[in-house]
Amino acid sequence: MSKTFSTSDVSSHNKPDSLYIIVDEDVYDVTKFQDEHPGGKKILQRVGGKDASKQFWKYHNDSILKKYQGKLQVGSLDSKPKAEPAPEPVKEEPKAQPAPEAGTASVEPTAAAEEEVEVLDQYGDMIPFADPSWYQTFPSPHFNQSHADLREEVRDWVEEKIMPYIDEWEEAKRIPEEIYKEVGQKGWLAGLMGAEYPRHLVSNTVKSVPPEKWNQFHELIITDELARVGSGGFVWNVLGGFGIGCPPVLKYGKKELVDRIMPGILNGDKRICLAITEPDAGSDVANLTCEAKLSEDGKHYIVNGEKKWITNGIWADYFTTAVRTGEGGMNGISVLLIERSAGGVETKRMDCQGVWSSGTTFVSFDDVKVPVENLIGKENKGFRVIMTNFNHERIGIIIQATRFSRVCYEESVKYASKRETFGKKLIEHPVIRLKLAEMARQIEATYAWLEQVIYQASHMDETEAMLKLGGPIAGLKAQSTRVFEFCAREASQIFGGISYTRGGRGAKIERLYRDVRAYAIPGGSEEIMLDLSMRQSMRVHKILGMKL
Ligand code: HEM
Repeated sequence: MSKTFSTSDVSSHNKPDSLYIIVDEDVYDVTKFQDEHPGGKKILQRVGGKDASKQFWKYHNDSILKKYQGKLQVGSLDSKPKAEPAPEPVKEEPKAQPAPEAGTASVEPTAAAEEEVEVLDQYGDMIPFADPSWYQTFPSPHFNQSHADLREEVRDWVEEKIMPYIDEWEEAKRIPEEIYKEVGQKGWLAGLMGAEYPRHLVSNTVKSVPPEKWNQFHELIITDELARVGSGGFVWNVLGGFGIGCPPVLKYGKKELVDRIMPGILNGDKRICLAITEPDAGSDVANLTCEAKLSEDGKHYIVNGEKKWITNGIWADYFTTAVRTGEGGMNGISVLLIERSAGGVETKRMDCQGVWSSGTTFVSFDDVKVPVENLIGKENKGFRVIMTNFNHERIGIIIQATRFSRVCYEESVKYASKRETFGKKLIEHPVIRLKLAEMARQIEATYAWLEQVIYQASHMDETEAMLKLGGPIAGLKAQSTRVFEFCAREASQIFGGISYTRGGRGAKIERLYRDVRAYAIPGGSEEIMLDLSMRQSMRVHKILGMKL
């Protein structure tokens, strides 16, 4: 692979029986590949022996190059600069600061401000608004070097292990099992509990952040960076069932149960999901009918009923399940941890519009025997367990939807900066810049509200957060999914036909467009969220002394 070629060496490989091309000063042997090239062999033969960088970047993204590099690259051009050995560390020169535009006020930061805020090195592609501003040298009170290190840890893994394969996995409607295991082994799953890092329950902790430094902004980074893949199916496959099914068990389960099952789940060996929604009870949780009756000897609950749209259900070993143990309405609901190994649990994959690789499932329980020790929280007090869990679940949805909006925006900026129409790059048309600006302003406003809510949640106990943040988080959930829907639509208009077909350059946009409803409906539909945001906030502010 390390062979060096001159351009005239390469130019002699210009026939179908020996076909080389150059992309970014690297040389690729596409002789065997030409027959399987999805864009056809003729197009490759036309650039045989030549520099095809411009044509390559017109039709592909960098994950394609990464995926095929190992297989097809045979060397590099002699003109390509050799990789330099790592330079000796040098004393940091102060960074050049952009000068203010004429006519704007420039305020020097005070000494106190300098002390409080750690400005981190720039990171990522530096496209404005395509990453949160703290990635791009803007100060933030919430993030420090440990967050930057975690960001790099997750992003490197995503770029190498996920991005190049995601289109195939989505079409196959599953993610290889070892990917989920890896997320557990890296200690990331254990960091997603909306609580202190459960060090005592895991064998490995996160490489870049010691457990005692863990906070909810680290949790934000894991979900945000995984969502850069641009696939709700992927994020839900690795975090979906776990992120909502596990916290109730950890927070309200009996110690023996937690000690027995939690290490296997957090280390990625076993899977768990949350089973609340039923064919007849979606957002209206208080009316669920799946029934659990105590056995005569008082040692077991016998569970019968159905659950629908259960993320990860087909692969789950454990089901954190809402059941009816008492009277109708919210005061007769309990939560049970149901183990598949008990028997009587049947799971069937459901075909859905979006999030294909997440394993949306129809679950039936037929006389399943559940030990009373598996009761999560108190009998008939499950509604509270479910409600406290909702804040955490919704924050997860908001993080994902907001990053998906950024992905739509980022892909659009990149595409619009390359594609030419009517003699100009797309981005040079004001009508396209207007679309990008509309996306960016909504993304940034949503992310700022998200940071605020995460900060507040991490400074309140669970009951205070349930009461005071229930309203704002519901409103923000609706905000984030509406922005996502808007960005998916606008990106699709910018990409045109190539985001209407599956695969290729528009793959992320086509997929995310299909995933929108999976964010706008579950976890509380937009309509219920907006109504709740007002009802709950009015109730809380009445207690806080609201004057009308
Ligand atoms: C290392 C060399 C190349 C590799 C590994 C490669 C790989 C691929 C792959 C995997 C696709 C499927 C679409 C996707 O998943 O994004 C594709 C599509 C395509 N490729 Fe290539 N390609 C190479 C070089 C080229 C070159 C040099 C050209 C143009 C001269 C080209 C033109 C196309 C076209 C037109 C499509 C169809 C795009 C669409 O459907 O929108 N490819 N290629």
